[in-house]
Amino acid sequence: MTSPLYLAIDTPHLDAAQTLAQKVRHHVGGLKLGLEFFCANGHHGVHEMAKLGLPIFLDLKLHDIPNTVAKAIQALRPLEPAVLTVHAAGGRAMLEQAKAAAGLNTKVVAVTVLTSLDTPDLLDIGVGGTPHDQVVRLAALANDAGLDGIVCSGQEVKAARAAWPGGFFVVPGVRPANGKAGDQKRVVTPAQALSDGASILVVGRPISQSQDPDLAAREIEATL
Ligand SMILES: O=c1ccn([C@@H]2O[C@H](COP(=O)(O)O)[C@@H](O)[C@H]2O)c(=O)[nH]1
Repeated sequence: MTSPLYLAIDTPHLDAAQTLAQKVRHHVGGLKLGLEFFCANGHHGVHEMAKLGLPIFLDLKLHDIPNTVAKAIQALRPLEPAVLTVHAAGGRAMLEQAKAAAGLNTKVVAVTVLTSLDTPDLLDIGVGGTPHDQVVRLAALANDAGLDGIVCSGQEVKAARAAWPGGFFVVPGVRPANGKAGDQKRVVTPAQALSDGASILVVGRPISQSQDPDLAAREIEATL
């Protein structure tokens, strides 16, 4: 069975990204390439990482007017990512056009509330209520707009899955028990996120910053 664990590769260095991915490739189901990697390495870097034979998740969190996002996604189509992110806060028209612009084999998922934010952070940006309320609201919008799923924390995935049983739920901000949260504010363990309905789990630093990334990935895999 394919592992639900996706490794977040957050480095601007292609050689470091390749070395890390090589070490853990048998214990992860895919590679998530983020802004840091993409800004430094572009399409060439993605092609190089795809040579490892794992699905590529392009986490660019696109957020702009509908036309600009659609054109950006058209420009990304040759990369054939398995998963691509946009921000749900871009609104219905942007989400609809994002999905329409993507290739048929690309799941377009909407970031709801970043896992680094809590209730006071939301208030700072003019959003009243809890992250849970906002995730449920934006998940309904993403579903309505025809997206494949959402990105949310493990604290909301159960409610989101209940409201959208066929959705694809990406859960970052997962930490092994006693793992360092770092800048993540809404964390759960990988096993909890999976049993609550996550489709895939995104893990970065607990693996990439470990002395032995392969062992760290295997230990997480063993808890699932
Ligand atoms: O809400 C979100 C959306 C995306 N991310 C990304 O996931 C990884 C998490 O890395 P860790 O080192 O395991 O914290 C990172 O690439 C983020 O950009 C997220 O954390 N939260």
